[in-house]
Amino acid sequence: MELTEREAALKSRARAFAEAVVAPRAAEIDRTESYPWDLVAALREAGFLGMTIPEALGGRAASYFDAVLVIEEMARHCAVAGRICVEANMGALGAVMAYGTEDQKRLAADLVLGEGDKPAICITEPEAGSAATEMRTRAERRQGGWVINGRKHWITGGGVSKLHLIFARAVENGVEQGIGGFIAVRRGEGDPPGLVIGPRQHAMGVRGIPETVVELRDLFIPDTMVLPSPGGFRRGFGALMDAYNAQRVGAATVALGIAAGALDHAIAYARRREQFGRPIAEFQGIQWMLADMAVAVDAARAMVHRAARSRGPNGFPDPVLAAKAKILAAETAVKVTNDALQIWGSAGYARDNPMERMVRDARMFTIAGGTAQILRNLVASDLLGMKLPQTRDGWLRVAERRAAAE
Ligand SMILES: CC(C)(COP(=O)(O)OP(=O)(O)OC[C@H]1O[C@@H](n2cnc3c(N)ncnc32)[C@H](O)[C@@H]1OP(=O)(O)O)[C@@H](O)C(=O)NCCC(=O)NCCSC(=O)CCS(=O)O
Ligand SMILES: Cc1cc2nc3c(=O)[nH]c(=O)nc-3n(C[C@H](O)[C@H](O)[C@H](O)COP(=O)(O)OP(=O)(O)OC[C@H]3O[C@@H](n4cnc5c(N)ncnc54)[C@H](O)[C@@H]3O)c2cc1C
Repeated sequence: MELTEREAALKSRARAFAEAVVAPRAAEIDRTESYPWDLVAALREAGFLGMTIPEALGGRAASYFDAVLVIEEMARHCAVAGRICVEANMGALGAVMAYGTEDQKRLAADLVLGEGDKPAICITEPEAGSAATEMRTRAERRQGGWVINGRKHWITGGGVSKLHLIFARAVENGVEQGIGGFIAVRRGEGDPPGLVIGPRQHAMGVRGIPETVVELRDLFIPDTMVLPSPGGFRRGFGALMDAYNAQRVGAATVALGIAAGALDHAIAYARRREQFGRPIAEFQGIQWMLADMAVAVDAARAMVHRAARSRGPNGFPDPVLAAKAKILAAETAVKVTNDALQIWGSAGYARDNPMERMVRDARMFTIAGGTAQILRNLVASDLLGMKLPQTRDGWLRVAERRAAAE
């Protein structure tokens, strides 16, 4: 897909920034496992955080496609920088920009554009991963707001993010209303009371962003901080997932960037490494590996671009295209980074080599943001034109509903 002149200019500005500012920091961020506040400041200064925020709120009104162009360039060198750009342009931020009140949008815009915040999206729980709709976190109606109790885990940015979009079951007078999004802004330990950052979950890759448990202990959310998604709580989860499709495209782009970066390293090494008195690039076994890697990366990029440019029924990227893009990009990243490491031989296996980091970084994308299996369910459901319930009694309930309708 051709880029317009403006898009090509944005991509090359992002590339120059990534080469000069991001690449030199990547290894150190991984080694120290610490959140790169210096990079956050530089990314914010360069206008790459909050670029999708409307101009009226201080952003650039950039499209998700624009964001994708930037994210790939960052992730080519550093997956952490790529993921920060995803969460500061998509995910929770996208949901607030689409559904939020004017005050909520202003708050989110000020946090991201002014403070370089990377919002956190709090969906997953220890007993509700793929089966996210089985979450147990409850928001109980109280005077003037809601009180949330529950435990989330694997929350990206736990302890560094300020804005938290918390998914919880809304319960009023003991009756469940559906799943909603509740906004909390963390200013530090104990602020607000009840938003407790739990233990860090030490991860295999993308180590510069903390993944943590987030405990919600009688966290009070005023009515003004409930995200008023269309359809109310009854359609709350679906509406939040509509917005979440953008983050799936973002995650696919980080995977794509890692794969593209690994391919660059593999080509460079194949040209300079000599064995048997000749560059290893002269061996057909290596040439065909490189060719297959390039085919896979180009295919993933085409799919990611198609998804990023798409518009589903509710204005966000199309759910099926987002799922297809993430499946392909994530699996491509796993394969291509491993093949790139293979081309580097023992040097690639060394810890002070970027290949080892890229293999680890690539691994998360078939898991986080909807596993490759769950996303295949979504694609299959679309192909077959059937809802595909995954619970044991799911088909029975479908049959009962059909019988009742006849
Ligand atoms: C959706 C699932 C949780 C399966 O659960 P259910 O079988 O109970 O749900 P469904 O009936 O299929 O869906 C409920 C509701 O949501 C709508 N929906 C579902 N998926 C989408 C979508 N992609 N886009 C738009 N709408 C969607 C569906 O139509 C229903 O709507 P109505 O109620 O009928 O109106 C499960 O399939 C699933 O997706 N699990 C993965 C959970 C997940 O992605 N978690 C991500 C956590 S955040 C994260 O990992 C961040 C990492 S990174 O930075 O990316
Ligand atoms: C690095 C990282 C960052 C993350 N960041 C966040 C975040 O910021 N916010 C957040 O809310 N969550 C986050 N998550 C959590 C992530 O969304 C979940 O890990 C993911 O949804 C899968 O849930 P699970 O790990 O509990 O796996 P499970 O759901 O327990 O799945 C285990 C295995 O069973 C398979 N499986 C499950 N159900 C089915 C089915 N119906 N059909 C076929 N196979 C199935 C899965 O594909 C998987 O292979 C993150 C995870 C990681 C690893």
